[in-house]
Amino acid sequence: MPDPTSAPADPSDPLAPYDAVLLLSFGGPEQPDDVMPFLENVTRGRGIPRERLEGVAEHYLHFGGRSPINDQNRDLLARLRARLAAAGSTVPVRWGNRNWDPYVTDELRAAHDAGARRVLVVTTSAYPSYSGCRQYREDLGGALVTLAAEGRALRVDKVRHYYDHPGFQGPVVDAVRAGLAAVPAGSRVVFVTHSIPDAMEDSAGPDGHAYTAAHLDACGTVMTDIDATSHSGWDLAYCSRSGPPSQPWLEPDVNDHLRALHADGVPGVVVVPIGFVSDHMEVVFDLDTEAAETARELGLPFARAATAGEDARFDAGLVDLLLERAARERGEDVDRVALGRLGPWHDVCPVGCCPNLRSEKPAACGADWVAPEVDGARR
Ligand SMILES: CC1=C(CCC(=O)O)c2cc3nc(cc4[nH]c(cc5[nH]c(cc1n2)c(C)c5CCC(=O)O)c(CCC(=O)O)c4C)C(CCC(=O)O)=C3C
Ligand SMILES: [Fe+2]
Repeated sequence: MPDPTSAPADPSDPLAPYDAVLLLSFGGPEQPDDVMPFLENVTRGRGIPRERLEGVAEHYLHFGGRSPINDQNRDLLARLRARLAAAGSTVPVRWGNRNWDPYVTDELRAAHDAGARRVLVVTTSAYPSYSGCRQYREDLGGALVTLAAEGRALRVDKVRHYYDHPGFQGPVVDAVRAGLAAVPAGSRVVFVTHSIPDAMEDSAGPDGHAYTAAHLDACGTVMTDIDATSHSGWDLAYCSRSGPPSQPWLEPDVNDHLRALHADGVPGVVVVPIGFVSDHMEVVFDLDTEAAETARELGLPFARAATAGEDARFDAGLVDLLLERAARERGEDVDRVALGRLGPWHDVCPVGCCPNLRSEKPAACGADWVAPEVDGARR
C-alpha cells in the first residue's frame, strides 16, 4: 500500500480533484489528566454550568479517564485507508478532531506540507444541527484562517450528512432486529439521540427543525424493514442533556421515557443509539450505564442495539460518499443514494444553515464561506 500520509495529486485518482481526505471527529481524552482540559475545550463559550462539567468529568473518570472515541476513530481510519486503496486511490487519509489531539488545524497543516491543496472532509456526525454540522465547519474555517496566515492555502469540502445512507441505516436495521430477539415479544423500540437546546433544533438546517426531521425520517425508514409483529412501536428519546436547567432542551429524556413505557405495561425495550455513529462516552455512560440501570430498577427487560460504526457497511458507505462527491466535483452526473422521504442533504450548506446562535464565526464548506487571503510565498 502507498504511504497513506504523502501522495501527489493525480488526475486519474478516483478521488480527483481532491488530494487528501480528512476524517473529522469530536475528539476525547486519552488519560485522566486530559479530562478537564478536554471539557474546557468542548464547552468554551457555550455557557455550560461548572456542576455539569464536573458531573461529566466523573463519567470519564469512571472509565479510567479515557474516552473510547479515539480508538474507534483509529480503527475507522485504518478501514477507510484500506478501502480507498482497494478502490484504486492513493490519496492520503488523515484523522483530526475538533476538541482534542490530533487537532484539525495540525492535520490540515500536515496535509498541506505533504502537498495537499484540496481536502475532502467526512465527519463522524450523521445529522444536521449547529453541534453536528456548522460547529465542525467553523473549526475547519478557523483552521483555514490560521493556515492562510502562515502562507498555506487549502480548499476544503465536506461530504453530505449520511443519516439517510444505506451504509448507515443497514447496520441499524440489523441492530434493531438483534435487539428485538433479545427481549420479550411486543417490546418497544426506543431510538435515542443527543438532546440539543430547543433553540438549536428550531434553527437546525436551512429552514429549522432539520435535526428532529432527519432523525424521525431515519427511524421511520429503519422501522419499515422491521417485522411489524416483532415489536409494539417506536419512539425517539434523548440523552446527554446539558446546559442550565432554565434552558429547554429536547425531551423526553430516555430515563423518563423508560419509566413511562414501564407504567404503560410495555414488556421490554430495545434502546437504539441512532444519533451516534460509535460507542463513545454518551453510549457507554448515558445508555449502557445510566439507562440500563433505570431499566434494571424498573425490572424492564432492556437491550442496547449496536451503533453502525463498526459494521463494514459503514466504512463502505463513507467511501461511496467520498467517491460520489469527488465525481460530482468533476462534473459527473452521479446518483446520490438516499433512503427515506427527505432527499439527500446539501453538498454545500446553504447560507444561514444551522446558525451559531451565540456568535458569528466564519464556517467553511458552506455557500457563505469566503476564503481568506493567503500571506507569503508558501502557497
Ligand atoms: C448533537 C451532538 C452530538 C452528535 C454529533 C457529533 O457527534 O458531533 C454530540 C456528540 C458528542 N458529544 C461529545 C462530548 C460532549 N458534548 C458536550 C456538550 C454538548 N454536546 C451537544 C450536542 C452534541 N454532541 C451539545 C448541544 C452540548 C452542549 C454544549 C454546546 O452547546 O456546545 C460535552 C460537554 C459536557 C456536557 O455539556 O455534557 C461533552 C464532553 C462527544 C465525545 C464523546 C466521547 O468522549 O466519547 C461526542 C461524539
Ligand atoms: Fe456532545
